[in-house]
Formats: sequence, C-alpha cells, structure tokens
Amino acid sequence: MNVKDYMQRVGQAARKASRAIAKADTRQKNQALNAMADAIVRDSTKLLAANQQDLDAARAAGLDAAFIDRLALSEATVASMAEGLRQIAALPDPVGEMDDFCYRPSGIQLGKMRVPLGVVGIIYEARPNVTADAAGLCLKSGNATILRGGSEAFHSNQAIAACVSEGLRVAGLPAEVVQVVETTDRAAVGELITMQQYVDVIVPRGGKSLIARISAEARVPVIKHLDGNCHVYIDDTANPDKAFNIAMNAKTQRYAPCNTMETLLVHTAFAEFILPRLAEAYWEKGVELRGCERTRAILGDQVVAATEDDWFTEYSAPILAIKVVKDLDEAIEHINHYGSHHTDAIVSEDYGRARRFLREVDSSSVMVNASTRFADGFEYGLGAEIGISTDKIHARGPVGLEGLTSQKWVVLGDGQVRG
Ligand SMILES: NC(=O)C1=CN([C@@H]2O[C@H](COP(=O)(O)OP(=O)(O)OC[C@H]3O[C@@H](n4cnc5c(N)ncnc54)[C@H](OP(=O)(O)O)[C@@H]3O)[C@@H](O)[C@H]2O)C=CC1
Ligand SMILES: N[C@@H](CCC(=O)OP(=O)(O)O)C(=O)O
Repeated sequence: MNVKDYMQRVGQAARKASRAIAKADTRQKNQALNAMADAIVRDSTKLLAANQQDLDAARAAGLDAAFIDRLALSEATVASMAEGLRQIAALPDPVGEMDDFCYRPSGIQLGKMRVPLGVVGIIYEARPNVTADAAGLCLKSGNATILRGGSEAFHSNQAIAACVSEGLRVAGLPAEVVQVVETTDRAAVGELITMQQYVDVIVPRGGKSLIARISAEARVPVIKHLDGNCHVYIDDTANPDKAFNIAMNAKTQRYAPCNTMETLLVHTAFAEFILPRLAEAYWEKGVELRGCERTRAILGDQVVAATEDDWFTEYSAPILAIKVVKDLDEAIEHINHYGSHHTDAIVSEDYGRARRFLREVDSSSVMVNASTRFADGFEYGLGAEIGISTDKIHARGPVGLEGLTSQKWVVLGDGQVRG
C-alpha cells in the first residue's frame, strides 16, 4: 500500500462526508448510533474472536498486564460498548443549539450557534472500546472522523469498524463519516497530522513517543490528550479515613489509566501518622514505593530512594512515588512543576487551603476530597469521552460532545447597515 496516497484518499473522503454529517438531523444520527449498537451486540462473537487474535499476539510479544488489560474485550465490555452508543444517542444533540442572544445598540440581534469542528483525526492507544466511543461521539457531534488506534488492537478495531459502517448504512449516511485507518504503518500518522486541507483537528491520546512526533510534525491544530502524571496531596488537616481511602483508590483501583495517581504528596506534620498505614496497604497489594529522604526515614529501606526522574514519571504500573512536603505551597509548586496538567487532588478539611489548591493548581481537573480516578467522561455525565484533554483550549479535561464542537456568531437583522 502506498500510505501517502491511501491517506490522501481517506482525507478527501472524510472532508466530503463531514459536509453530509454536519447537516444530518438528530433522528438520523441516533438511528445510526442505535444500529451500530445492534450490530455490536449481534456480532459480539466475531468481535471477541478478533480481539483474541490481538491478545494472542500481544501475549506472544510479552506485553505487560496493564497493556493486556486495556486491549482485552469481554462479553461485558462488548455489551458496555453497545450501551455507550445507545447512551450517546440519548444525549441532547449539541449541533445547531443557539444561545447568548442579545440586541446591540445598532438593532442587530447577536447570538451564537454550536457547530461541528469538521474532520477530527484521533490517534489512540490499543484500547478497542475507544473506537466505538470516538465514532459515536464524533457522529453525534456532526463530525467526520479518521480513527488510528494502537497497532496491537488492529483486528479488534477493524471488527468494530464493520459494525460502525453497518450503522451508518442503515441510517443512510456515507460510510466515510467514520473511517478506521487500515494500516498499522506509522507513516499514516505522519500524513494524518499534516493534511491541513482535509483534517480540522487532531486528538492524540498517548505517551511520550507520540507527544514528540506531534510536537515536531503536526501542521493541523491539536487537542492534546497526553500523559497523566497525577497527584494526591494529603494536607495535615485531612480526615485520616478519607486520606487513606482516596490515596488507595487513586493508585490501586486500576494501574494503567491516565487518571491514576503517580505521586503522593504528604504534609510533613501528617506524614508519620498516615504513611505507615498507607505503606502497609500498598505493599499488601504489591505496590513498589519510591520515596524522598523523609519518607524513607519514616518507612525504612524497603522504600526505594526516589530520583528527580521519579517525580516526572507516569509509571502506569504498581509503583508510587511519595514525597513529604513542608506545606501547601510546596505541594502546589511540585504539582505545577513536575505534573502533566491532567488531574490532581487535595485531601483537606481546611476550606481556605482547598480553595487555594483549586485555584492555583494548573490542571484540567482539580479535586477536593475525591479520587483522581473520577476524571472520566462517563463519571462526569458526558455519556462517554474522547479522552482527557491536557490542553488549555476550549476542550479541557474529559471531552464529550461539547468539546467536539465550537460556536459561530449569528447575526439577525432586518435591514440594518453599519453607519
Ligand atoms: N489523556 C488521555 O485521555 C489519555 C492519555 N493516555 C496516555 O497514553 C499513554 C499510554 O498509552 P501507550 O499505549 O503508551 O500509547 P502510545 O503513545 O505508545 O501509543 C498511542 C498511539 O500513538 C501511536 N504512536 C506512538 N508513538 C508514535 C510515533 N512516534 N509515531 C506515530 N504514532 C505513534 C501509537 O501507534 P503504534 O500502535 O504504532 O504504537 C498508538 O496509536 C499514557 O501516557 C497515558 O497516560 C492514554 C489514554 C488516554
Ligand atoms: N477515563 C478513563 C481512562 C482513559 C485512559 O486513561 O485510558 P488508558 O490510558 O488507555 O487506560 C477511565 O477513567 O477509565
């Protein structure tokens, strides 16, 4: 396959399809979403067989447990993919919503209309459910999409793509509204991020290697969905049970997701009290601890000495960095310096400190007395999510339908001219 020619054809077709989907009515889009869900349920055996092919290859390649966990489909996850599409169908259609109308002194009436972005290219990890979620959200928000999932999920993604195509066909929409790239060649990513004439925005979901390439080569606007180096800061006013439960859940509920805590910060006046209880529970779950000098003084040599690199690291694994900090200022400074502007939480009963944390930590979700694992489109009531934007533009944090649209100005007059 000549990847350049192939991607040019994909881009051209997406641009054409974006015009059709932008004007499709809500009933037609919902029909497509429900038909996709029906096809996924009907073809679940085929989807699981395709996924098994991917899993066998991933295991043979020695990929780790967290990776396999992301890649694996089960009857339950296939059912929830279909359910996700039905939930997207049930959400209000944002396209064409008009608001903020007012009269200007000139007599014109001014407001805003919500519109699709156009063609959205999404590059994501080997997690097959993203194919269905992203296809559904882009469709409902009136966008055409080009999906490039992780190569290890190739067979699963192609099987899901067949169900998506069927849904589009049943609703009489062009098949090119959702295209799943049919090659694992990374040259396709290079094309996707430079086709300004066909692609309006790129959503890269991934880690360091993807970030490096996007930063160096992208010519299309980007909404970055990058790594999650998330923190929990336990203040000395924290309720001990809340602190314990949140710190455990944020690290151990699942190790791979980007909203999992990677560094725990603890106020110096609370460290001797809370750290031994936490460490025991982490060790029981097999979590390796890497700590600053003070942490090691409290917990002993079983804690590996943390290096400067640890504070920057997203382990995506049962490893946790721990740092004892002097006060809230040091915690905020640490998070803003070493973090990835994804999701950070404070555990505190002090209203003023909690408010400062919310205001001063520069991350897409800031939380008080809650686990970072809540940073998720479904948990936030968006139905599903494209991912978690670590950018600062209109789409920040979990991105759903609204994040896939923008607004244009609408002017209503009855003959006014500018004097
Ligand atoms: N903010 C968010 O919403 C999310 C963030 N993430 C982050 O993603 C990371 C985990 O995912 P991981 O599996 O490591 O993801 P990777 O970054 O390895 O891969 C993600 C996608 O990017 C592609 N890719 C990676 N490097 C390149 C490159 N140099 N050129 C072209 N394509 C490239 C991959 O393709 P290929 O298959 O060829 O490797 C894959 O499709 C973590 O850091 C996690 O926090 C994950 C999910 C959501
Ligand atoms: N928002 C999702 C996580 C998204 C994400 O991080 O994906 P991944 O890194 O592939 O596990 C959740 O909370 O499960």
